[in-house]
Amino acid sequence: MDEFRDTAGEPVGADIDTWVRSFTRKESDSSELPPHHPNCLGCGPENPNGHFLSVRRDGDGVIAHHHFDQRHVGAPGIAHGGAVATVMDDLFGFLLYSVGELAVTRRLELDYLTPVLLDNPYILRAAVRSREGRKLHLTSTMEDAGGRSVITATALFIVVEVEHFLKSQKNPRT
Ligand SMILES: CCCCCCCC/C=C\CCCCCCCC(=O)SCCNC(=O)CCNC(=O)[C@H](O)C(C)(C)COP(=O)(O)OP(=O)(O)OC[C@H]1O[C@@H](n2cnc3c(N)ncnc32)[C@H](O)[C@@H]1OP(=O)(O)O
Repeated sequence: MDEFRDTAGEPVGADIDTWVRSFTRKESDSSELPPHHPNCLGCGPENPNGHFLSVRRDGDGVIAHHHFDQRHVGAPGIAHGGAVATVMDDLFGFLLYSVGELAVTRRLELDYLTPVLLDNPYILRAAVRSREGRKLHLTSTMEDAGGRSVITATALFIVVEVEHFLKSQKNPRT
């Protein structure tokens, strides 16, 4: 394999390769699904600025119980819309353990139906609505403890090969 380097000129190819190849299709059970990466902004347990999203299988989809905190504030007492989008995007990323293939977000669309309040418990669910070739059409909801829908989201994920991530390392941002 070619040796890939990051923006600091350090070789990263082997790390990225190991990371991508660590993903395997997870069989259906209710156990917690593994984070995408220890430092993932959505679910990484080692990212102090992240959301620590914890996700389980739920039938054909996934489910998470989550609350936003002061780090995610937009207007006082209300979660920033971008923070909410981060969490919904990351939740979609957990469906890939069922799909069994690597994919990335091409389009993400949210309807903010009511404000998402800080320190309030929410239930998040996501599922694959349909697949056409490489296109995965995904859908999700966030409900409050009373079962009211506060967010609905849809996404288009595109299935990619391992090389997608390797190429990204080969062409660092300028
Ligand atoms: C065993 C496996 C288990 C897996 C387990 C977990 C795996 C975890 C994997 C990864 C961890 C990530 C952690 C998750 C976090 C949340 C997800 C993220 O944050 S992802 C980062 C943000 N997203 C990007 O960085 C993408 C940037 N975009 C791209 O790289 C390209 O645009 C890409 C690869 C998405 C597509 O590029 P093209 O050149 O390959 O494909 P083209 O031809 O442009 O589009 C493909 C098809 O989609 C349609 N399409 C494109 N946009 C569309 C749209 N808006 N609406 C409808 N169709 C659209 C097109 O018409 C085309 O369709 P036609 O093949 O011709 O039928």
